[in-house]
Amino acid sequence: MHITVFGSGAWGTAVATHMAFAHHVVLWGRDVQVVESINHVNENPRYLAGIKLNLHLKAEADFAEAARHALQGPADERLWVLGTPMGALRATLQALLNIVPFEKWPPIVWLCKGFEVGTGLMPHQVVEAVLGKPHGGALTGPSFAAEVAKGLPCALTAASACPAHRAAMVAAAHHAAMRVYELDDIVGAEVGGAVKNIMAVATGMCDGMQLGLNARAALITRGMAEIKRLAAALGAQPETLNGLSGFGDLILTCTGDLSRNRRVGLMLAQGKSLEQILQELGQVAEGVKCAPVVHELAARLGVDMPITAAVNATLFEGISPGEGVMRLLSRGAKSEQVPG
Ligand SMILES: NC(=O)C1=CN([C@@H]2O[C@H](COP(=O)(O)OP(=O)(O)OC[C@H]3O[C@@H](n4cnc5c(N)ncnc54)[C@H](O)[C@@H]3O)[C@@H](O)[C@H]2O)C=CC1
Ligand SMILES: O=C(CO)COP(=O)(O)O
Repeated sequence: MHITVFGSGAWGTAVATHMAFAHHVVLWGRDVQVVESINHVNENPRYLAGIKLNLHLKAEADFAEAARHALQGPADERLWVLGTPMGALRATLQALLNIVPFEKWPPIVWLCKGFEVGTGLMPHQVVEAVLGKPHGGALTGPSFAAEVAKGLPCALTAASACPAHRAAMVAAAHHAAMRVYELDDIVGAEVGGAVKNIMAVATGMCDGMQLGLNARAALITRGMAEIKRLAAALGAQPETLNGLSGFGDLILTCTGDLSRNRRVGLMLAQGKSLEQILQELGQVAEGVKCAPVVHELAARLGVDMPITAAVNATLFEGISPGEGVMRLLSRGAKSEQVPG
């Protein structure tokens, strides 16, 4: 296949280096130093320092030139992978539309996890809003970029309502140490991928405050209940949340110290300000952007999401992590029903 990956952050670079083992891949990055470093020393020092990338991976700073690379392949062997954060999805789609008319587009895959700030839309809804019709799908699931870039095993979900686009994602990514499972429930896959980031912030706070392993297990389990309630309200298939994009990514991100979202929670527990934390992190933590959007969406849909509310209040309403915990513990008793 001929594949262009847009976005040379941690995850775009990791996916590109993996795909380059089986396909002709060009990685577009707006940071010229990163592009030169990938081309000259096979490294992305800004986002994946110390990891040697695939020698066949080519980086490109010219957006239109990079986009055209994928269009050079046979018609049914082309793919665009959108590897920028949620906040850049709409602009990236628009930039592509400005240079290639939609009739000539290959299937697309997006890697971002979140809800759009301002609209509350899921990624596939942003795509539909920009293009006027559904197109492509999400490659999602438990996958720390650094591990994928090193070629360690992982299993992902290729979620799309379109069988041909699911097949394109599998053809692009199912090789070497990566297994890719098809899924037709894009809503379930995207809700799981977005809301687990908020739960990872919560679990980071819990662990940072040394509240114990019991508290962590309770938080993750009740976090899953929240995710399932929101997913059901948005029309997901409940069983999707038991899979890689739900349960799998929730476990990984809540417990793995490679998670930027978990690290946000750990640093909040140390009493650092959000500004200081984001500066230290130097990479995207989608849970921070997503928490107020999901909090508002839950209120609008009448979905009870107390952990999300506590995380949001800790991030943006000036309460301490300890007060957030007290808010959760002081709620009245209720039954343990979990959808699906
Ligand atoms: N890092 C990981 O392990 C994984 C990340 N993801 C998701 O992938 C998405 C991207 O994450 P990362 O690559 O880790 O973030 P990152 O912080 O490592 O890199 C973000 C990249 O996007 C670029 N960017 C930001 N705004 C842009 C814009 N307006 N136009 C063009 N480029 C822009 C930045 O220059 C940078 O290269 C996020 O939604 C994240 O949740 C999903 C799975 C794994
Ligand atoms: O989505 C991820 C793993 O699947 C990455 O999580 P973080 O963004 O918290 O690092």
